[in-house]
Formats: sequence, structure tokens, C-alpha cells
Amino acid sequence: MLNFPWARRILPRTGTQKERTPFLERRIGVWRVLIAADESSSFRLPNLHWGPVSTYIPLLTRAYKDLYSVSPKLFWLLVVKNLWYAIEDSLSLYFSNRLLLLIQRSVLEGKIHTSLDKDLCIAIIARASCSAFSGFVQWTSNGVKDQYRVLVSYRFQEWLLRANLARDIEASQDNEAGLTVNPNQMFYSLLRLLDLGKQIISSLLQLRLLLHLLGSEFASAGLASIVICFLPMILENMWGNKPWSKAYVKQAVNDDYLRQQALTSLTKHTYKAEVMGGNLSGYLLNGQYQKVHDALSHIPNGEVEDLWKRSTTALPSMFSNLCNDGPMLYIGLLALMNPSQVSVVQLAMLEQAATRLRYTFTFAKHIINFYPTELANLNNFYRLLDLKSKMKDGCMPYSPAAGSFGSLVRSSVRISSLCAVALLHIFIDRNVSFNYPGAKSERDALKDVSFSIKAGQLVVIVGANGSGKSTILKLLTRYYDTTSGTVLIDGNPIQDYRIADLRSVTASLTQEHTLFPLSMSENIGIGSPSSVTNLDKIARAAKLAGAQDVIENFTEGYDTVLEPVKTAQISRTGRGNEVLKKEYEKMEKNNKRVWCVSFARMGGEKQRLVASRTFMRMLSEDIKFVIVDEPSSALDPGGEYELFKQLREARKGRTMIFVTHRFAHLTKFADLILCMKGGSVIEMGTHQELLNHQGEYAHLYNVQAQAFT
Ligand SMILES: Nc1ncnc2c1ncn2[C@@H]1O[C@H](COP(=O)(O)OP(=O)(O)OP(=O)(O)O)[C@@H](O)[C@H]1O
Repeated sequence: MLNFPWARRILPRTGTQKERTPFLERRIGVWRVLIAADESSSFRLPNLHWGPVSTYIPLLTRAYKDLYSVSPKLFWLLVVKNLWYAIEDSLSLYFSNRLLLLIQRSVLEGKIHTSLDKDLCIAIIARASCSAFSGFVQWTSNGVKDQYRVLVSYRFQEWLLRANLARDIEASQDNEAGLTVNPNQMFYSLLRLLDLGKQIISSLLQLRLLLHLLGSEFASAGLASIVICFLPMILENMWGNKPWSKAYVKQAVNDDYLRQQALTSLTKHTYKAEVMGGNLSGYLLNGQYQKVHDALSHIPNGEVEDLWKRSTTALPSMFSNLCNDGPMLYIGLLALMNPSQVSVVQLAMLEQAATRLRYTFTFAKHIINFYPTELANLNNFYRLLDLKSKMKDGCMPYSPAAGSFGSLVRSSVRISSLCAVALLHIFIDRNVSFNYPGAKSERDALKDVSFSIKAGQLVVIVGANGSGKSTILKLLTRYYDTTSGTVLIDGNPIQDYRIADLRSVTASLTQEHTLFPLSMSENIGIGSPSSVTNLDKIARAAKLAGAQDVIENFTEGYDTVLEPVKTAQISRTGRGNEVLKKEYEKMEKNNKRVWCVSFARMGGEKQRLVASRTFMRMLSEDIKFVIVDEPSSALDPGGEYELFKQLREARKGRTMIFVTHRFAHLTKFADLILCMKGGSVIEMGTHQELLNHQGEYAHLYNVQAQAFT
């Protein structure tokens, strides 16, 4: 079958027994191609695997219910449209047949009787109405489809957005959360599956029409037409060398080709300095590239699909085309052999009916071939939608009175068997341990941690890298739940509170905080969504974070959009057009916002902007708890000192936990310092107490102090 040496079957079936391998493997050009085994069997009817279909019935039911719920009216219009298209072909053929027979009778008789006249009029009206109504349905259905698509994709997109936002960190790290789903595609998948129903009804009606035509004296011609119209489909299955309609993966396995790719990639910007500095152009071009080029010159190059096509013979496509003309040729032969038996009208009708039936079947087969992909789309969408948070939300509201700063819990707190955190009041018992879900490390991120924080205290956590400082903050903000032990907030386990309530009284500033693809003012204002348009407040927050100068540097000031979405795109074919390409580059350059991004992406400016958001949040009286995790790595010493000072002052008696490596000008003000090592709190106390203790904290402090002496 494959008559080129470079297109050979790698794994021939062994012996007489047909070994069931999951793939058919072929080597084509530089590619190793694996084709799904069931795609390569010699002949079978279209992929009618009813097993998978039946397992997908609940999914389909849910999908169509959702589709219906978006707009029942448009749904029914779509169904009616499909039903009409299902019967339209057979109906119009039937009326055409009737009309042509009447015309033939009238021509043969040479005169028109009244009854014939009447029948002819009815037939003409019926045929014309059918065509006109089809045109009307086509016109309305385009509008309906577009309107429905927009509604459906917005609604489905909204569901996805809600599901994605509601998911906690652990669930977001799940593989399933990485599924890519296109709601627009979902709509088309559902539509195509509706189309399949249409094609099935249409085929049945067309078969019925053919049988009706077979009732005449040309039964044998009709029967032959039916058989002939299926022949191309059968042949396609036998000789179906169309990799683009098959499930396959390809992998480049030719060493020379891989080296050629590697050499070509050395022209990229990433390697530019190295290649120029090493004066490697001559070596790469003349020696290496030339060598692989010579080695590859006798190997056919190109896409798998094209190479595949070139590896087949012309016979299948010649025979397939002949079969397409089969009904016509067969009827022509009949007419030659027995002219008296042939009615031109009926022959023409049979030919038309057979052709339409063939098209309907081919189209249905096409949909059936792709239905696994459509079902997979639907399945992915609902898997993503149903991917729930791993953490259970509590049901207890948490709403301390505005300005209370947790004073309700200012009474002393006993260290119990539980660990409590006071936002108030926070406790952690000796048993509090934690490891990240799926963590590879054998050591727990936190081990036997125990401490208590009183409402309104300033707590600084210090310690070496990886000692568990940030992890404590993640437990206190309920990004994760402890593996053992409990965190108590105001005397109650943190799990009992509604997560959204706890987050609404917490302000945080961490290294992981980032800029949104929004304007500067919104980036800051979003810290307090109810004041997002309050420019005075936003400016105050920016001033506190020392970001005012950064913002004023931009021509558009607070309206500057950071991290903008890409505005320009160039089509595949457009990439080959130099004029278009230049215009595209201009569009990208003219987008001043891109420049802003690179300016603000890294470094101190970004940290100041991000800190402004936290200050914005702290300006709200609702905030009771502030956590800050290493927010100043890129700030200059002056900026860092100022930021720490402003954060301390903006705290206004709220409970604040600060994680930092550069704690010299912070720990002196701390009510409590936790010094951590290897996931445990090894020292606890005030700055003076810990210095006197001469332990780990004193060591870390002295290392920093020595740098300035
Ligand atoms: N998402 C994660 N998944 C798995 N392990 C993690 C994750 N985050 C942190 N860890 C591990 O947990 C331990 C504690 O990390 P944590 O970030 O709390 O330390 P840290 O004291 O804040 O360190 P640093 O000073 O470098 O920020 C480390 O061993 C770290 O590798």
C-alpha cells in the first residue's frame, strides 16, 4: 500500500494471529507516527461505539438541559430548524418528482385535462412553497444561531469563571484545573450533535423516498443506485489514507532533523549574545548546518499529511470518483440496453435521491467520526465546572464590629490543646503540623508548632529559608488546613468560620502579589472594592506605599493600564506579508501600555504599586488582621524602611504578622517574635528577651548588625 521506502510500517502484525496493539506505528519522512489502532482497521462502519455513547448520555442530558436553560425559545427554534432541514430534502424531492411526472404526462398526452391542470398547479405551489420556506428557515436560523451562541458562550463562560474563582488553592493545583475549555466550542459541539440527529432522520426519510421510487418499474436501477451510493464510503474505510481525519501523534525521530532544529534555534534572541561573543556564525553555518542539510536532502520533508498523501496510489481516488458517478453511469447503461423501459423523469429522480442520500450519509459519518472529540469537549467543560474546593467552608459568620480590632477577645488566652490565633486571638497547639498536598519532601513544612497571639499584637516571624514562616501565614488565612492540630480564631476553630468572612477582615501583602491587567487606579482601588472609584483614597494609599512618584512617571498616570491584554494579532497567512507584518509590529509598539508593563513588571516599582493595594485595604475599618510576607526584596534600603514604618503606623492597633529576613528596624517594635527553624518555632519572645537568650534569633540579628559595623 505504501510504496515509498521512507513510509514503512514499523510494526507488522506477527503470525496469523491479529495482535491487538494500541497503535499502528509508521515512519514517514523524519516522523514517527502513531495512529490509534481502531483508526487503522481495514473496514468498519463509522465509529458507532455505542458503549461510550451510552456512558455519555447523562453528560449529554445535562448539557442540553443547560443549553435549554439559557434560552428555551432559541432552543426550540433551533430544534425546529433542524427538523425542517431533516425533512426538507426528501419533501422537495418528492414534490419535484410529482411535478416532473405530471409535466411528462402532459407532454406525452399533448393536452392538459382539467384534473391534470389542477394537480400540476398544486405540485408547482407545493414545490415553490417548499423552496421559499427553506429560504426563510435558512435566513432566520443564521440569526438564531448567532444570537444563541453569544448567549450560551457568555453564560458558560460565567459558570466557568465562578467555578474557577470559588476553587481553593489545593484544588487549583489539581491536573483537572488545567483543562482548557472554550465555551464557544461547547456550543458548536452541542450543535453538531443535534446535527447528527438531523442527518439520521434525513437519511431515513431519503431511504423511504428511494423505496417509494423503487415501487416503480425501475426497481433494479434504484436498488443498484443505493448500493452504488454506499460504495465510496466503503472504499474510504478500506483505503482511508487520510491522517487528518485520524487520531494520531507524531514525533520527530531523525537525528539530523533534530540537530537541524537545534542549530536553527541558536539564532534566537536567548542565545544571541553567546553566539555573537563566541563568533560562532561560521562554525554553525558552514560546518554544522551544511552537514545536516546534506544528510537530510534525500529525506522527503513536509507535513505528515502531505507525505502520507504522496505515499498512496491513485487507484482509491480514481475508483471513488467513478463510484460517485455510479448511479448516473448505471442508469445510462440501462437506457442503452432497454430504452423502452426508461422514464427519464424517474431515472433523474433516482439519481438525485441516491446522490443526496450519499451526501447525507457522508456528512453523518463525518459527525460520527468527530463525536468523540465533541464529547470530550463537553466532558472537559463539566469536569472543570464540577471541580470543587478541597477545603470545606465553615458556616459561622465572622463579623467583629467596625473599629473593634478584636477587642472582644482581649481577655487573656489559655494555651489549650488547640492552637489559637487571635485576629483577634490566635492559638496553635503543640500538635499543629502541616505538609503541602502532594509535597515530595519527607519533612513536614510545619512540625509541632505552638504559639498564641493576642488581639492587636505586632508579631514578627523570622528564620532561615524554608523554615515555615510563609506556611504559617497560609494556615492563618486558610489557604490550607492543618494536617494535625487546630488554629483557633477568637476561641473557635478557623474551619468553623465562613472563609469569605475571614478574608474580608484580612489584608495581606506578599511577594506573590501581582499586578492585574487593569489601570493603576483600579489595581490599587481593588484593595477595597467598595472604594474602587474613590480617587482620593487611592492617592492616599499610593502615597503611603511610596508609589506616587512611580505613577506620576507615566503619561497617563492613574489611567495607565498595567499588564495589558494583547491587542494586536496577525493571521497565519498574514505572517508571510511584509507590509502587514510591519503594521502589526507598529500596533504592538504603539501600544504604550506594553512599555509600561516592562517598566513595572519587575523590581521596586511593582512592589510599591502592590503595597498601595494593601494600604488601600488597610484604610477600611473592616480590616482586623494584616499579614505581610517579605514585601520589600526589591526595595532600596530607604524605601524598605519607609514601607515598614508606614505599615506599622497604618496598623492602628490591628493584629499584624510580619514575615521578613530584614527585621532590624522592625523587631524592636514587635510584641512577639517567633524564630523558626526546620518547620518549628524554636524561640519566642520580645527582641530584648531573645537577644538575652543568645540563641538563633540573636545569631541572625548579629549577622545583620555586623554588616553595618
Ligand atoms: N506549595 C508548596 N508545595 C510544596 N512544598 C512547599 C510549598 N511551599 C513551600 N513548601 C515547602 O515548605 C517548607 C516551608 O516553606 P515556607 O515557604 O513556609 O518557608 P519560608 O520560611 O517562608 O521560606 P522563605 O524564607 O524562603 O520564604 C519548605 O521546605 C518549602 O520547600
